[in-house]
Amino acid sequence: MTQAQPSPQPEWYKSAVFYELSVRTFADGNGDGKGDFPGLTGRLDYLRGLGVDCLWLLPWYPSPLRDDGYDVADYLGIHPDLGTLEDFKVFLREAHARGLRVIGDLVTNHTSADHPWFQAARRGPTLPDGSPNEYHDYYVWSDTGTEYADARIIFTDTETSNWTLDEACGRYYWHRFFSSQPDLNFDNPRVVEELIGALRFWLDLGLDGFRVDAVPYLIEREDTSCENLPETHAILRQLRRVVDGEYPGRLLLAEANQWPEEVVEYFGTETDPEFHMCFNFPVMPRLYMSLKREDTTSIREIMDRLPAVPSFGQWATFLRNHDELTLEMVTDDERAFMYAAYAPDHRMKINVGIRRRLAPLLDNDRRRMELLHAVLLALPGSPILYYGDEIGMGDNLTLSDRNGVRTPMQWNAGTSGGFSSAQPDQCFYPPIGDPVYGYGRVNVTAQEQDPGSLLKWVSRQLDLRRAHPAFAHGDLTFVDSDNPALLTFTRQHGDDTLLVVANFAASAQAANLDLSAHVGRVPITLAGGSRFPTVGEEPYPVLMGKHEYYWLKLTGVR
Ligand SMILES: OC[C@H]1O[C@H](O[C@H]2O[C@H](CO)[C@@H](O)[C@H](O)[C@H]2O)[C@H](O)[C@@H](O)[C@@H]1O
Ligand SMILES: [Ca+2]
Repeated sequence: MTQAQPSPQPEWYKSAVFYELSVRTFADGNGDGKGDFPGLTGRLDYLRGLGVDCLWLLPWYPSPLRDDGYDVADYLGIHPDLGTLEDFKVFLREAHARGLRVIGDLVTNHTSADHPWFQAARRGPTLPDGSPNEYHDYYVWSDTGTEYADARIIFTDTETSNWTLDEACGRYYWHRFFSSQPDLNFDNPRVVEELIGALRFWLDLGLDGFRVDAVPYLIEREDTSCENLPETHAILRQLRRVVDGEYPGRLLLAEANQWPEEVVEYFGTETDPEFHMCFNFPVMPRLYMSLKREDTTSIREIMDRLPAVPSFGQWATFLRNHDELTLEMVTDDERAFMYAAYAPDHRMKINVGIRRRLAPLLDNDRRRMELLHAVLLALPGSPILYYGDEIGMGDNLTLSDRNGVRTPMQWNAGTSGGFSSAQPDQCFYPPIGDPVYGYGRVNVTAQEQDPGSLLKWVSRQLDLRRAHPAFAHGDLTFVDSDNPALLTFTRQHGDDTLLVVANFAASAQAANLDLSAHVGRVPITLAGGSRFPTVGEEPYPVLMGKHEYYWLKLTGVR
């Protein structure tokens, strides 16, 4: 194998396509029914062939798994089911050898209640010998459990309060998520140092960065929502200074599920930076909403509402991830619409969102899957694909919490879909076996052999995206038209202008586009090179089939 080390460019993340996966459910190397690092290492050629640039691995740390690993019991270890630290090092070396970068998931806000810090903290502020218990102050405690009453509850289906009484300690501890995840006390500088120590540990091993989990919630203050506080930003800037000073070229990606005006603050400023990337949460539900409404106005409005970001900044865009399709960043009316449109079965709802995968959300409709991918890959931001969506995997509503969208990767039609040599009922989650989405029908091997498959289509789109840097770096300009079912925009980078036209309606649509800024230019399809009529002074007429899209290059004089 050629040694294709990742590109040395410091802003590599601006043109990267990311791929999110869980080691536990991707590939099992030792046949125990649980995915592991050796299994993942064995599938790196697939990921390289698909055409992604950076893997984002869900939490791999030792954990009691009460929140799929977001309940960390040791920041410096590997969960024994997933392999050893040596297995991790081999995996990272092999990924880098294939030109793939890897980021981890740093769960900053909280630990597992099983973490030794919390177990020590429960002994109270003072130890039996009268000395202070330094670990007590690693967490946020109260004698009454009444403080910070303005903070919302995030896991609304399971939690009734952000405080839980710890019987051993006789005090209440603060938790923004499950009660099994006590929040760390970021007013304690030792806690900040511990997290920075964890960051250094993995970056010293060569990791390319972190997605940083749940960053808005680090600090609590009375009479506030306890989200996005200035003191929280100050701590995050401290993390960034460590990365820039000691690990230039590594990435910090913020998971801040917030409105545009708040999320943009997580980039920091040119001179006092925070994150290189932030997820664009608000645009995601509007992609789905626009399909059902056959009206793309909300996409344009939310994109127009995104403030400018510092020169180093880049958005992260996505269609689905390991959580529910979150509906926190929509209005109450929009949320009601989304539930009615996409969650007809009550089991599909969880907390403030919908726990379904991409293909079932879109009725397994190939045209809609292509349309949303085509828009995702063309909008500003670095796209993040969720494992299995490239082959159209389904979900399992009988699994609890968000685990229905976390079933094993489907590699072939053999035992347990090629995920494991163990039988399906011995796997961590059972592989999907139903006739529509099951591994007998939906799997990598079958799609690799079919030039018309979704997998092959996704891979070709990634090739096209890579061949046209305007997708990664271009300025966005929406094109006016007389038909809101069409989302039309240009991406301009240097002399290159790309034109994207996407029909969100389930019927053929005609529209006239205002391309007056491009008179004299000839649109040419990126795939196939077909020439369209030259843009003239008059509105540019287009006819679009249902859920059809075009990726075009505007060539010729301006
Ligand atoms: O570690 C706790 C949780 O942190 C992330 O949560 C995010 O997802 C939530 C929905 O599941 C969302 O409501 C919240 O705003 C986010 O911070 C992580 O992605 C979760 O898997 C995890 O449970
Ligand atoms: Ca295993």
